[in-house]
Amino acid sequence: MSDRSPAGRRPVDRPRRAALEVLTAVRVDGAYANLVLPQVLRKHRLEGRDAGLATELASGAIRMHGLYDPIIDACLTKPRLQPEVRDVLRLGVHQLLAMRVPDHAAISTSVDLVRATVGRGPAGLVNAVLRKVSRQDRGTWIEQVAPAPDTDLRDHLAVAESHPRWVVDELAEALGSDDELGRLLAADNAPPRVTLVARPGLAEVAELEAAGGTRTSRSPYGVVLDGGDPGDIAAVAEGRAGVQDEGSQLVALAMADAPLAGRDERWLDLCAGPGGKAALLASLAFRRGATLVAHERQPHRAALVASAVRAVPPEAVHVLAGDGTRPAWVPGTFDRVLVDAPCSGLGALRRRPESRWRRTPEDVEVLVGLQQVLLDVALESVRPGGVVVYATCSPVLTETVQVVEAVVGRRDDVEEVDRFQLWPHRDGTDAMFAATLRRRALA
Ligand SMILES: C[S@@+](CC[C@H](N)C(=O)[O-])C[C@H]1O[C@@H](n2cnc3c(N)ncnc32)[C@H](O)[C@@H]1O
Repeated sequence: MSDRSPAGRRPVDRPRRAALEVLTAVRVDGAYANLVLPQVLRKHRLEGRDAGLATELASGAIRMHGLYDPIIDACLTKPRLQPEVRDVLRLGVHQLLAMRVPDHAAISTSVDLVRATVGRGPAGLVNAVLRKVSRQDRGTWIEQVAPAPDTDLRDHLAVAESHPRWVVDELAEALGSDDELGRLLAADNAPPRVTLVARPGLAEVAELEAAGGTRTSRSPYGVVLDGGDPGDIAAVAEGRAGVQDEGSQLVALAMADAPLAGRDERWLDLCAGPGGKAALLASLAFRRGATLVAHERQPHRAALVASAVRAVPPEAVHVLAGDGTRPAWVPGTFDRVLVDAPCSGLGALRRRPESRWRRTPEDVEVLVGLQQVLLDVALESVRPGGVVVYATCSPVLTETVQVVEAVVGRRDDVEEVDRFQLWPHRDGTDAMFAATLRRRALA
């Protein structure tokens, strides 16, 4: 499992080379790690344990560089460092402080890697820095490079748990206190286990359990996979089941199961791409004799929705590409509406290693305006007496309760009937928010 290094004598192993390619694509091309990883793994023909190693190296080094960079900087004698060399060092520090790689292996493979990819020049520096890092454990390094927790807990956690400080503040405000903040941020740094959904009427939960999984505690359709590639499971390959966080299943169920008086035939998923919730809703709609319109602004994401719902009988689901701020249907058309709004995604940091470093407070400001418009459109789209679920994969208050309160506050025909906020450290799910609103029936 190794390539000859052109500039050095020793071979470079392919998982580490692959991990470095992911870091480079994320840093230089603005790639998303979860999209580029499968391509790089295929290119290097990595499977099984080697694919797992490359994934852990790349994800861990990207996610944790808020801690690793101050450690690297504390070991430098000159402040300047080429970005390519820093990437190799981040991978090395992750192996030394977060993985069970022996020190000598972490150091020598990093030296080989920098020789093969950057050149011989920085090999000595990589060796010296990683030797210094290896002399202390992670806890001692955190004490050395992070502000003391009793001076400012949030400053401390921003470094120790590697989150931008503004994100720490937003998450703390959403939690309502700093008591659980450390546990939440640590949960953001643990890769989530793969959760499947058995789409009702198309697959049985028992079928997924038989593939090696355990039922989820809250969604009746969820199974946590013990290991392996979900694509190898027939029900997943055929679209009768899918990969879906339990929190997302609970959001879809909040929409499908909200008590409703009167007609219950027309359902709308206003922002459906890539289609995870739409597929669960469409299978439920089919069983109940209803029809789902799965609506999405971006045509290529609408195509992903069509693929996600491919196992649902076509009479139960229509995929529609369009802008939800300019609806193509008359007001009051639907009985149930889900608006799973475009959001900062700060509730799904476990899945997207680079996203905490990409998002800015300004992004949130821009999104809030769109979220309010989409919620208003959803409320206009539902008949009097119908229900709307507003959801985000963000717990940030300006995107969640404040959107709901702003929109409900300027209307006299809507009441909020339910609300929940899930958390990775409490619920084992992404930090999904959902509020169920009912449009008052006409007097
Ligand atoms: C959070 S994602 C939805 C996730 C989806 N419900 C699922 O479970 O797979 C938000 C989606 O809204 C779409 N979107 C953004 N602006 C929109 C608009 N004006 N109208 C409709 N969809 C929009 C985005 O392209 C994105 O696919």
